[in-house]
Amino acid sequence: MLEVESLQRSFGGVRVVDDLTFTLAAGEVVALVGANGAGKTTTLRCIAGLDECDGGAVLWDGSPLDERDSTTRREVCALLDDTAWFPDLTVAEHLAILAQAHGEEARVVVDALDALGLADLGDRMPATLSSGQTQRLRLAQALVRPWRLLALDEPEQRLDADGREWLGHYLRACADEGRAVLMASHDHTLCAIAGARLLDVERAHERADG
Ligand SMILES: Nc1ncnc2c1ncn2[C@@H]1O[C@H](COP(=O)(O)OP(=O)(O)OP(=O)(O)O)[C@@H](O)[C@H]1O
Repeated sequence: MLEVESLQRSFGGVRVVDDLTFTLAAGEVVALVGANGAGKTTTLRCIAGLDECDGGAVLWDGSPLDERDSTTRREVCALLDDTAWFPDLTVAEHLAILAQAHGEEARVVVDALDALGLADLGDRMPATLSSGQTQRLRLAQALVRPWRLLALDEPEQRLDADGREWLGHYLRACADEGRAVLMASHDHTLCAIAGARLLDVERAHERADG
């Protein structure tokens, strides 16, 4: 499904992603782990096409992943950066637009709000949400649109314990349906609940060197 081959990315001459190679198959959750600054976010951004890699390749179903391709945009859902919300659209309206753009029925919005504990907040403006509620809204985007690969950067951030537990089970259930999840995470409990295969981005390079 996803093949990452010898991915490299440097900033100012410092290589932060160093010959990273791994694959992600349908049914898998892979968690990129490692210390602060190890290169997890950079790796995700290069894979999602939000950042240019200096070398290597990212293949999606055997072809170079092109985030501009309409099929790829439908199949790959990357929730990496802090999302910018429209100031005059409600929580529910944001999700409805996304669902509509992907040809989904309106009821997926109600279901997503329910699942994320946001059912009473659909009429609120995103700017009025707490940080954890905002993170729940960010994650709700994955529930209202199709995807085969979901990329998440530390999705545990700002979630309470119930939210992290829900997320772990949700990711596991998605993988069990044959989808794939790639996330950066510092949360071992989340990784365990999601049944994630851990990939230490620094040691992956050491292993590759033998
Ligand atoms: N745009 C940039 N310009 C310069 N350096 C950058 C840039 N983006 C990231 N870096 C550097 O690259 C290194 C890897 O950063 P990255 O955000 O990928 O780490 P991370 O593993 O996700 O860390 P954390 O666990 O703290 O989120 C860091 O040293 C960071 O300062």
